[in-house]
Amino acid sequence: MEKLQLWERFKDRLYADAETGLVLDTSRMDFPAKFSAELEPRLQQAYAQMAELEGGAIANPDENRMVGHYWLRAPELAPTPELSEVITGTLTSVKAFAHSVHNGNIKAPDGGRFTRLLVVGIGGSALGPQFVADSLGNAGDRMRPYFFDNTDPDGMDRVIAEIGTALPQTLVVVISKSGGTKETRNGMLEAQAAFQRAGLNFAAHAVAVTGVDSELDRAASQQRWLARFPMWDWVGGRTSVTSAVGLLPAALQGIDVDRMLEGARRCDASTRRTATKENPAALLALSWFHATAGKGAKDMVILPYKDRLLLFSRYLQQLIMESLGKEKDLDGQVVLQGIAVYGNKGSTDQHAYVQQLREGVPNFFATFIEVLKDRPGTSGEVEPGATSGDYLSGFFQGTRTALYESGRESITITVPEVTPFTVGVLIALYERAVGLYASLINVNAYHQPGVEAGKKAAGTVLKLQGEILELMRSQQSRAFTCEECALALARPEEVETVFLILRHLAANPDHGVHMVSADKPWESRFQLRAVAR
Ligand SMILES: O=P(O)(O)OC[C@H]1O[C@](O)(CO)[C@@H](O)[C@@H]1O
Repeated sequence: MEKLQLWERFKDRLYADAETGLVLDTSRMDFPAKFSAELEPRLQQAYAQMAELEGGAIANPDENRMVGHYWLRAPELAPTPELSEVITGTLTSVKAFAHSVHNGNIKAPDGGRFTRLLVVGIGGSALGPQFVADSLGNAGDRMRPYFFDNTDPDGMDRVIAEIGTALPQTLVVVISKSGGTKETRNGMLEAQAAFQRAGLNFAAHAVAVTGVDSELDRAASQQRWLARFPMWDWVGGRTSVTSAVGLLPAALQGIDVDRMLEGARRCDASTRRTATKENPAALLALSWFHATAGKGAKDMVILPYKDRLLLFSRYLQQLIMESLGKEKDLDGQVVLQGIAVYGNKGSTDQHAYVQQLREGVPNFFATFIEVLKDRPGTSGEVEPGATSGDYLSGFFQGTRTALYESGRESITITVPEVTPFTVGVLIALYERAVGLYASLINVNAYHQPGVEAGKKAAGTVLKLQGEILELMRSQQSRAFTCEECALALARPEEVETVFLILRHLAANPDHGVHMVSADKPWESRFQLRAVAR
């Protein structure tokens, strides 16, 4: 398509909203006009389903739950006054707690201010807080955030080492909606151990964000932690960043959570419109349906040309793939749905995988995120007439053109700058787009059955490890091969898992398992020796 024709399509399709500052350009998505017309009836159905969802319908039928993340920034929409009140009340208590920490009314046990924040969580209980912290963080923040977002001992050691001598001034926020996620439980126990080693009373540094009466909630209450904030079953983990999950860490860091909520609220108003051309989330969903043929035929590459938005793709991986990546649709048909999401930031990624995007397998569509403001204040020139920000914009525009010229489609989202307001807008935009797209492909966007399978499989491995150690303790003089061990446990079919468990045990001192290597790894012998604790 000639440039001037593209310019006409750019103008014809452009979505621009002064209320949210959001501009959405789908001119590089090659769907014909009739495509929108054909999809319109299904989009109208999606709008109707979304209205029911916001009205308190059981929009997550597999778990028999409502879906209420939009109420978090519009409590008046909640289906009962009680829910409105609990939403408003929690926001008030989040802000009050953060204020008390900042002004010293809530102090570290040594009498000093809390200056460090260690968030312990995983999935939606970490990704949202991490994206908000990184996109809006600055050197002068009230508290410096750190994260335990995995059950990796070395990873946690590195964080504790980074916190260093500031551990006495560290507030720990343990986040788990279910209150039972093992990685988060492990992170909490590791943090407790680190505080204990430092002679600190963990409970006097600890706050919980979790479901009322969950395992974590009960532990925090019994151990008399500093505070507990509620999560509710009608807020999913991947859509919880505008609940206390995201708001508490952000408020403690010193981020204006009211502006974040206002951005989300205003975006929600725009994505409630049933005129597709006026609804940016619908335009995204329509573009995704076109690009992926409504069945994930192409991947979604997220390319923000802004360092602050680096973690947005990781956040969107959970929001989009945990919502849309489903085996069955709402009618129980096997559909194997989803859209793969990846990306980091431009122009950096141009020196990594953009080569393949430009010339290689055309199995994706790109989403550029353009931020107009280069930096607070002014920039010096890097050459006559050009600043580094000019280059960043030039690389974005050049990559968009280069991809389109080689038949690769793209969407461009433009915001004025990265602020709490625009972060709220971007989060709300994608939450709604996922919901509308899920309606188009008839899947439940609000449950995650596949993850349970992984959790169960991990439980099986740990149980088998316990049986192996018990066997080795009962025959300490014996050195087992993995096959002998599996046979002795009457689990010959599990020999490979036994091998993987033994190899990991022998690589660490904790259980006293030693390996005598053989040429062939599976012929190595494993024996228990006394553990020097
Ligand atoms: O907040 P929780 O209950 O610890 O769950 C953490 C994450 O694990 C999941 O349940 C499964 O990945 C996510 O949906 C959730 O964000």
